[in-house]
Amino acid sequence: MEKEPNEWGPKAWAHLSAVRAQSPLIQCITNYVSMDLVANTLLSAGASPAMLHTIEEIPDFTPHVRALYVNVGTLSANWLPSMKAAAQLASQLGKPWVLDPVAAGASGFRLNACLELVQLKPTVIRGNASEIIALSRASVGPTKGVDSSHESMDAMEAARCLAEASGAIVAVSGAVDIVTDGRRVVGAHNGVPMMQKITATGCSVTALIAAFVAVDPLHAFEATASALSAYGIAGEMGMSMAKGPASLRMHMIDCLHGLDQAALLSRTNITALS
Ligand SMILES: Nc1ncnc2c1ncn2[C@@H]1O[C@H](COP(=O)(O)OP(=O)(O)OP(=O)(O)O)[C@@H](O)[C@H]1O
Ligand SMILES: Cc1ncsc1CCO
Ligand SMILES: [Mg+2]
Repeated sequence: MEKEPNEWGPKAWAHLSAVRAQSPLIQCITNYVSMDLVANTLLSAGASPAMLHTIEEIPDFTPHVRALYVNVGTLSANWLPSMKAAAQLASQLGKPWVLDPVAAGASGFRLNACLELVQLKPTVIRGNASEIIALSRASVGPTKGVDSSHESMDAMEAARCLAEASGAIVAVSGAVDIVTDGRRVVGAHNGVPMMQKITATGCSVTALIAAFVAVDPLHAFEATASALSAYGIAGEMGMSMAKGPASLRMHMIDCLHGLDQAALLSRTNITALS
């Protein structure tokens, strides 16, 4: 798609600069697979991650965070109460919180957990296409586990419906990252396909969304699109040095850390889809 100069590059730069300047504390209740990449992604962007998930600590700790990130990737019955308690407290305190509904359609337990979390008013929900379709239809279905069996564009209507029904900003990752508030829909066109070959890149971009929303909670739609673009650009720049997924993982962290204004202004590619 032809890239037009627009206001998105400066917006993305303003968000990344604010994260670097403020270093917002982000509480992450995330899956075992993703913990390392999520923490390193947040640190390389300038945010301050803390992987605290025990229910006993939530009343003391969650009130001090700038945003909460909840990811159900390795969900078990004893983690769900922590996720719900932290989400409920964040909502009560007016703090942004972001949900990653990993493999939402894989089982009834997982789907119900995600639906209960959605009831607690996440600011943003980011999933791959299959996850957003399962959540929007509230149905368990044939799924490839944590990977998507749909293209992001197939989930545009599901995303819009979920955003309308939940009041959250909904983002669908893929070749085109879709962001909607139920009315506006934009597509972020950065990134490279090899990002799918590194586990937890999706989890990490959701965490980055939490950091961007933390510094601009009143503009969660813009913060979400900006985070997806910045991460995609880090992937593009990293790809020029990578030999495969393992080195891309390393170069992406370096490129996010070094991302400058010129690169964001020239590469950010967000277009209206509605
Ligand atoms: N075909 C593609 N082209 C460009 N970028 C892509 C493509 N597919 C995914 N991405 C990017 O890769 C990142 C991860 O997206 P993906 O849809 O794979 O998440 P996910 O399935 O939730 O991953 P995980 O569960 O492993 O964390 C996003 O930043 C997305 O923009
Ligand atoms: C592979 C995997 N399994 C559960 S969570 C996770 C990380 C990517 O979502
Ligand atoms: Mg995922």
